[in-house]
Amino acid sequence: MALITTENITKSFNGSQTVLRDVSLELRAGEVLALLGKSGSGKSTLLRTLAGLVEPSSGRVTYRGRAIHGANPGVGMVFQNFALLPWLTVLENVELGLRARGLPSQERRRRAVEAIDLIGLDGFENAYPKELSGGMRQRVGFARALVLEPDALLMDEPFSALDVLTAENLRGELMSLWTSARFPTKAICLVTHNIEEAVAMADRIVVLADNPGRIALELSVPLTRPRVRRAPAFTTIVDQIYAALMGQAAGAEQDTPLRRPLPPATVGGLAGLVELLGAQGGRADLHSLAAALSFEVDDLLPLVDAAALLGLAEVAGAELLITSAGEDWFDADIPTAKSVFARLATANAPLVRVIADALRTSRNGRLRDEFFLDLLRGGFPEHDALRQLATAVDWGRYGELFSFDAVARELVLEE
Ligand SMILES: Nc1ncnc2c1ncn2[C@@H]1O[C@H](COP(=O)(O)OP(=O)(O)OP(=O)(O)O)[C@@H](O)[C@H]1O
Repeated sequence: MALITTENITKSFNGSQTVLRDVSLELRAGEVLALLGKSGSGKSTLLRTLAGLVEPSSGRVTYRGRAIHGANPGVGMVFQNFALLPWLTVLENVELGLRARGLPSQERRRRAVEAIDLIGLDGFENAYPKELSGGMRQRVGFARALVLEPDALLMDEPFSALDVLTAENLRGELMSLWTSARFPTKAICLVTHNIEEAVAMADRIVVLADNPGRIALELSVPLTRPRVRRAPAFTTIVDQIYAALMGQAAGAEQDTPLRRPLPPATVGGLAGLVELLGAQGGRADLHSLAAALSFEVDDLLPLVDAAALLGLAEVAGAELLITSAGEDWFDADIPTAKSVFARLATANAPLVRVIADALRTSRNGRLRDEFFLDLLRGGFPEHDALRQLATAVDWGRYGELFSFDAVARELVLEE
């Protein structure tokens, strides 16, 4: 049974950039659903839409078949940064949601103590958040959501602020509670950028593509619990998702700075990646590459996307292969490497090409950064526009195509 649905929802903030386009999704009773995607693909926005905290620009959201306007009464939320009130004790933090529902104080206390026990915080009722470790704080976050006994538990990167061991421990405990009869909610929806976390926890994974956020892939995870990360069936699913996420980069068709944004990778990061690939004989499994670097997928993807966009490497399934251009760059002396990079960036990175062309046709080979930022603001929010320009300047400067005069705030053509 569908508990919460979104029907063809689209969302743009302030009428500008489209963050979600035509997303239809169901959260069903009995399932753990993971929303997976790169940073900025709209995962949090989609989750907040399910919670009724964000109103879609078009389309509708229903809870048990009824359209919702405003906060969804059937959900409890857990946030990445715990979102606890520091001046309240654990017990008071957990009771807070019940207070809003107008429950009598004895009933509030009974239910809060029960939720605190369930999540393993027994004995910490009177502690303040600052006295607790990160893992314990997030347990309070869980207790505060579960005490409401909501139909659905919505979690926005709940483990990503915790260290690796604490996160793994809490994930394991949450999943064993979920499979026990004691768990008070009927469904879980988890936002994550961590592929292994999604495969470890979810029954169904929806992968979002970015620019604008839309559903790129949906797959079910037919593995029994508890799940073993090293099992071949587990890694096969992880690899499948890696390949799908990488495929998105290769699929970008239109060649303009707004349609084909530059992945936020520095030349230094690219050189590191290509060097590592070279050292591994020119090909590497993305899954083990991420593991070898102790990277999360979010950290690795911009580098891989940038290497693929520039033509330094190719993604084939879940593998990254160095191209002959990548080898030329890697093997060359510095001046040759710079000119190889300049050629690749001009051919394959639309923003770099547009800047170089504009500077060539300008009166004195100089143009104010505001000129390019204005163009970029037509397609990106401020932060992303700045990041696009910074990436282009980094690439253009290394390739000796143009530089940036920070005093005059002008881009300057290199001769
Ligand atoms: N309230 C808002 N006002 C304007 N833009 C917003 C707002 N909330 C989100 N955005 C924009 O929407 C896009 C998607 O953001 P969202 O947080 O949903 O993505 P995400 O996939 O969860 O990313 P991350 O993993 O980095 O949190 C981003 O470009 C972000 O800048």
